[in-house]
Amino acid sequence: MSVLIEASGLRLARGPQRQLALPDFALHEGERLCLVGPSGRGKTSLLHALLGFVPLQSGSLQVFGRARSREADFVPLRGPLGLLFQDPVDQLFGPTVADDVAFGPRNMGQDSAQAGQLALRTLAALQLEHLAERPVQQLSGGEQRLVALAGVLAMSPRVLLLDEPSNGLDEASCERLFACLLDTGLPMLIASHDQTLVQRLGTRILTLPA
Ligand SMILES: Nc1ncnc2c1ncn2[C@@H]1O[C@H](COP(=O)(O)OP(=O)(O)OP(=O)(O)O)[C@@H](O)[C@H]1O
Repeated sequence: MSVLIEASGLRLARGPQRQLALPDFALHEGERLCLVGPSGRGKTSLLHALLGFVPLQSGSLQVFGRARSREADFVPLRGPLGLLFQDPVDQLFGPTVADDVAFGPRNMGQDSAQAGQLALRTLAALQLEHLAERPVQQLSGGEQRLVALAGVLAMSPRVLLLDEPSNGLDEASCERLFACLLDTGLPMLIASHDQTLVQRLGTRILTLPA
C-alpha cells in the first residue's frame, strides 16, 4: 500500500507560548484512519496543519511523496486534500446550495454549466437534491454539514480530512453519510468522538493521548 501522508516528530505552534506534540502516523492508500482523543488534544489542529493552516514548529511531514513545510508546499494540497471543517458555516458561501457546491469546481476552471451539473450530481449522491435552490443560511445544522461535504466531494479530492463529520446529524442522516463516504472509496483521516462512526468507517485508529 502506498503512503499518502507520513508525519514524524510533529510539533504544532498553537499561539505564542504553546506547542502541541503529535504522535507519529502514516495514512496509506485504502485506509480510513480515525483520530480519537480528549477534547483540546489537537485533532482539528492536526487536520489543519496538513493544509498549512497551523504552523509546524518541528518534525517532518510528507504528503503525496513530498516534504511539506512552507506555505508554497501546502498551496497545491488545497483541493487534493478535501477538508470538511468542524463548523460547516466556515465553508458555506452560497448564495444557494447549488451555487455553493458548484463554487469549487468553477474555481478550478469548469464552466458554469459543467460545474452546475456536477453540483447537482453530487447533491443527488447525498440525497440532497431537494435543497439545491435553498439559500445556505436557511439550512439546519445537519443539512449545512451535508452540503459542506457535497462541496468538498465536488472538488474530486484524493484524500478526505473530516472533522467531526457526524456532529448534529440524526440517525438516518448518519447512515446516508456513512454510505456516501464508503462509496467514495477515498482514503480518509477522520477526527471524531462518535464511537459508531469510528466502528463503522475506521480501518485503523490513532489515539492522541491525554
Ligand atoms: N486558533 C487557535 N489559536 C491558538 N490555540 C488554539 C486555536 N485553536 C485551537 N487552539 C488550541 O489548540 C488546542 C487543540 O485544539 P483542537 O481544536 O485541535 O483540539 P481537538 O482535539 O480537535 O478538540 P475537540 O475534540 O474539542 O474538537 C486546544 O488547547 C485549543 O485551545
